[in-house]
Amino acid sequence: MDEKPILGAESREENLNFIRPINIPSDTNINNHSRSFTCTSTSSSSSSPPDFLGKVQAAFKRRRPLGNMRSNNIRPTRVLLPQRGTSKNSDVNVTSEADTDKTQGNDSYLSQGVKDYISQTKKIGSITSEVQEDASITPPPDLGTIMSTQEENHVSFGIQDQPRSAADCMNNNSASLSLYRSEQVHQKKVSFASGDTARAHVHIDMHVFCMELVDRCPLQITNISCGFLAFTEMDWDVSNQMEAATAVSQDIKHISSRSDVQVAYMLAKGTMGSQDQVHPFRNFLQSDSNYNMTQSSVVGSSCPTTTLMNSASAPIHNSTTYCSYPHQINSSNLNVESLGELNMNVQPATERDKLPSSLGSLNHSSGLSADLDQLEVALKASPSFVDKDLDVKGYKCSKDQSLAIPKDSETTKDDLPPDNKVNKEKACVGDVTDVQCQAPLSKYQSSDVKFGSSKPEIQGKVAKSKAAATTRKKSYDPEQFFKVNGKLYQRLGKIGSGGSSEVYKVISSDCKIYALKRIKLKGRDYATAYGFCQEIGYLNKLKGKNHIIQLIDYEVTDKALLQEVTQGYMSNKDRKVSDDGYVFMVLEYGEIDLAHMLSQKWKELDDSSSTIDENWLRFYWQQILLAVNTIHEERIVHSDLKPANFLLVRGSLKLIDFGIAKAIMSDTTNIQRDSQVGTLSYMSPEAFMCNDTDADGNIIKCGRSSDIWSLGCILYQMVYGRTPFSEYKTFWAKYKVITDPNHEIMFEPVSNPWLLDLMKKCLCWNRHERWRIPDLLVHPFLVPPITPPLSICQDQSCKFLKLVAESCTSDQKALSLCSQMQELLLDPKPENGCQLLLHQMSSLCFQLQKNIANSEGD
Ligand SMILES: Nc1ncnc2c1ncn2[C@@H]1O[C@H](COP(=O)(O)OP(=O)(O)OP(=O)(O)O)[C@@H](O)[C@H]1O
Repeated sequence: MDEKPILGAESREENLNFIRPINIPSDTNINNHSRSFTCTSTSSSSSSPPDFLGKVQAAFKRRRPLGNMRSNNIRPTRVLLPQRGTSKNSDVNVTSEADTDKTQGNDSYLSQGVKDYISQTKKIGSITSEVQEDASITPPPDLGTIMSTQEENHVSFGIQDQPRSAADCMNNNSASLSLYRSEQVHQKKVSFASGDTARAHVHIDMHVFCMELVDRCPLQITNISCGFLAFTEMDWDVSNQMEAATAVSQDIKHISSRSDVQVAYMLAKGTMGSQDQVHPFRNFLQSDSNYNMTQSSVVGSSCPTTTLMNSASAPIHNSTTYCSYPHQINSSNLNVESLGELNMNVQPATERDKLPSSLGSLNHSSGLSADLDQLEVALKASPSFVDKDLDVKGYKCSKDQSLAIPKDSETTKDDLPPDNKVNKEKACVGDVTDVQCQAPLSKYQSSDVKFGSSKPEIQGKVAKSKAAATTRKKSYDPEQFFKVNGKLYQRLGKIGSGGSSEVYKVISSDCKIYALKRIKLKGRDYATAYGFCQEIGYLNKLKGKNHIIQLIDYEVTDKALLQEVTQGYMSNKDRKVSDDGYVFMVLEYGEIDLAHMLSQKWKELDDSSSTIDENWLRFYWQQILLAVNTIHEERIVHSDLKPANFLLVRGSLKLIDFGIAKAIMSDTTNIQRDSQVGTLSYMSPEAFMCNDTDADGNIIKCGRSSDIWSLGCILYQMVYGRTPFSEYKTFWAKYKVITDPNHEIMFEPVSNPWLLDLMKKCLCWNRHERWRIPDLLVHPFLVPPITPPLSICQDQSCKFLKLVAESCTSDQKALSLCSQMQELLLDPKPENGCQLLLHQMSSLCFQLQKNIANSEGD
């Protein structure tokens, strides 16, 4: 529907991932979802999450001393966690029933519902039975660790340097979940502390944490919640604890107030699966706040290396899970050249996908949505994931991959604890300066290793790996976020694209929705790039104007170019923009454009076989005129007016896309163009013939009147549902007919003659005859002449008849006619023979006129 400007823009894309209402698909078995985020058991009686949440919340509400519930209530929950010695031989750490029972003594503060829940979970077959043989995967020894590796976009099974209490964590504003498992410091083996009760308790811990979070960070909650909604609605899989926790903490509130199954679904949805986006999102949400996440435990002191459990080249949407593994870094096998082999460990896609999501679930076991079934599946699928002794032999370290300490993160080498430094240095053997070991994922994965990879394959993998490493080195995922002047905007979907630009729907850290236009400048010379940047200038000039889309922020990444744009002149036209040159424009977001509105309107009209509503037409036509009037008053010619460039923002149409707009020099009314520009169907004859000479030898120029022609085409399309030259399909056919002064545009009849007149006033071939906007704004179609009400007409007519009757008092016939006329005026009825009466009256008047003339002559 949307036609592109001939300069190469493409039409609006329909792939926008609008935030969807959170509907539970009809075919969705909520119980299944529930299963995924409760400690599912074969027992059907387990509490559904909303139930459970309600109970937990109720429990905590009841137990919570006013003002300060945390210190009393959080701590007991921690002891419920599997206690593991920090001994070196703690390979297997399974929470025993005895442990569980012991801990239950501390459950006194829990409601019966929670206890029920816990007891139900006991019945669940422990997945650890499969795990115990080798070792067990430790759920994040310190969830703070997991969260604090935010710049990595990974969930790291790191180990916290310093045990931290919940209070410490909170006081540090780390908001981390390091209230868990601080006792696991120095844990060397990857072990999975499990036991269903433990899991259940971890759930409970999570809720407590959530409540804690709500209490401690009340100001953050709105944002976090909003962000989380965005998360879930964007199909984000939130599996990280922090996000889950914060979101859950808020959503617990929602649940309590709304008892809304959808919320539960949202939570389930939001807390399953991929974790990659989570870290950046936390940063993102907090980027504008003072709520700084402490980057405390990127790598634990005793666990200098973060071992990549998943391929670095895994798709962004897959979680990449790190597992702290101290001794691996000491492997002498650091072989940068064999980087390609890193990816030999990549699991087959399905398995790879399973693993992270399971790990997500694993982490969720500490959160609301532990998906133990999923975990179990994953563990089965990747048995060696739980290898107690992940063999690093044969696995190589990437030169480019960081030691889970992104360069541009706030954590510098100097910030690291001494152990970290040491270990990092250890890692930097030879010319390897920034090393991350990739550990074998699993035996399963190992079996997939193709040792005979060809060189191109390896190179490809190296490139991918490098790209992934680059991504990780940024503190945000560039696939998911845009950074404009240091502010992060999370991508929600693509709205449209042009020849060189792409427009995305984004959400800012303060949860506002914007459109972000990204213009790629790579490879362009400065002259062209400068042209692109001019749109910024126009939008700046039009700031605060009602009918113009507002520019919120912008960034030109090529600073030399920006300087030239700012200065307003170009010193070096031939210079090429740097490779990563972009223009970012953060714009007010428009809900729908006029093109889409029109197509919807016409669909409705076609369905109902009615005609366009004139008032609808008037309203939007006036808005269009006001928008264009604004720029014309600012001496700007848009040159690409078309329905797609008018966006509906909070009920008003606003003009966008000043990409080819031109300023009118102060000494002229026209603009100078190097080439034809615009979108064919809306281009004026002079735009087609721009810079040609006319019959008088004058150079044909464009000006405001060219925009008026375009407006005429838009109005025509609003009235008839198609543009005036739509039947001419090719460029040349259009060119021929539009530039022909003798071509007559077809106007089908319309009920309001003023409407016809209006279209003709805009579509005059001769640009000098076209009306200007101030005139169009008062055209009778928009401002219809006022006809006096019938009563006034009747009054006047009666007075007139009285005068006539007085003039012919001696003529009985005339007097009778006057009285009949008066009756007709007061009660007009066609069956009263009004035609005949009118005729007789007209004759009488004629006769009276003659008499008057005669008497005057006498
Ligand atoms: N602020 C915005 N809010 C919502 N959507 C927008 C916004 N800006 C642009 N778009 C959408 O993106 C599309 C392309 O944007 P824009 O017109 O600015 O880019 P372009 O590259 O000049 O494309 P073209 O010239 O083909 O229209 C628009 O048609 C519109 O649908």
